[in-house]
Amino acid sequence: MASADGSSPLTIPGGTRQSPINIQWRDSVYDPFLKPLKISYDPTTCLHIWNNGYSFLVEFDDSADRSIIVGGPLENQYRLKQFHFHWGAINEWGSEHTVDSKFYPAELHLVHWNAVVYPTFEEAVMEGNGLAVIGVFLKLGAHHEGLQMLVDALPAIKHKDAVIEFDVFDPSCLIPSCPDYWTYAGSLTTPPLTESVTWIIKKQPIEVDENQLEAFRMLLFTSDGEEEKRMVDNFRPLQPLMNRTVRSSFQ
Ligand SMILES: NS(=O)(=O)c1ccc2o/c(=N\O)[nH]c2c1
Ligand SMILES: [Zn+2]
Repeated sequence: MASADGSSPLTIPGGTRQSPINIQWRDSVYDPFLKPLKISYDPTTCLHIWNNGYSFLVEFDDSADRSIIVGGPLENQYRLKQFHFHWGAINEWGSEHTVDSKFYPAELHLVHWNAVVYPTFEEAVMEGNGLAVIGVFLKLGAHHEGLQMLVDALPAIKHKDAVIEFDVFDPSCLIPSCPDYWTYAGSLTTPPLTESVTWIIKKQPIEVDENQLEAFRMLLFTSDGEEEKRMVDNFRPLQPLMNRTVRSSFQ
């Protein structure tokens, strides 16, 4: 649906740092001052897994600095709040970011907020340095043991607003061992689309198998009792790079 000026409602009027973007490898600039990203998650901060009608997310207790990231391009430490995924109806597409215009079948987002500077996540969402999201590409390949724990929970949250308790989970198992990443200043990729995200996109994908991707695709956008709509293609279209440089932590 386009508005009078032909823009789609999913563009922020006046937006200059929207996400996702295509990462053109050869245009990224190596920054030797980028530090390694330090990730310290406490698996017992895991609370529940739920279907929010757009994706499925695993939420964490972010009332203290127990699951945090620090370093990389970040000035402060950021607290883990939730992680979720974006995926396609088929393996040819599904990720939000692309690398040299290549889509991956899915993309993981680990969402953190700057609790050093802002009192709540809601306030951090509105600020340029409020959020830090780690993006991890999923590619078709070997079975992923750590992901299987999430996949086993999906039938119980098939419908929008379904939630189940999820006691212990360490999301570090979903992050590739290779330290290399790209980073750029961007936005949320779903409403409110605010330009508050320092994106940290891992260069190395994780491998998952076909059954695991199919499990994502059996989730529903719709609530129990409504006409079923499969939860697929929940990724935002690519946004213009405009006046931004993507930096790499590697040469
Ligand atoms: N998809 S995304 O950019 O990682 C992302 C992360 C956290 C978010 O919170 C949101 N509303 O409160 N949208 C949203 C998108
Ligand atoms: Zn996301």
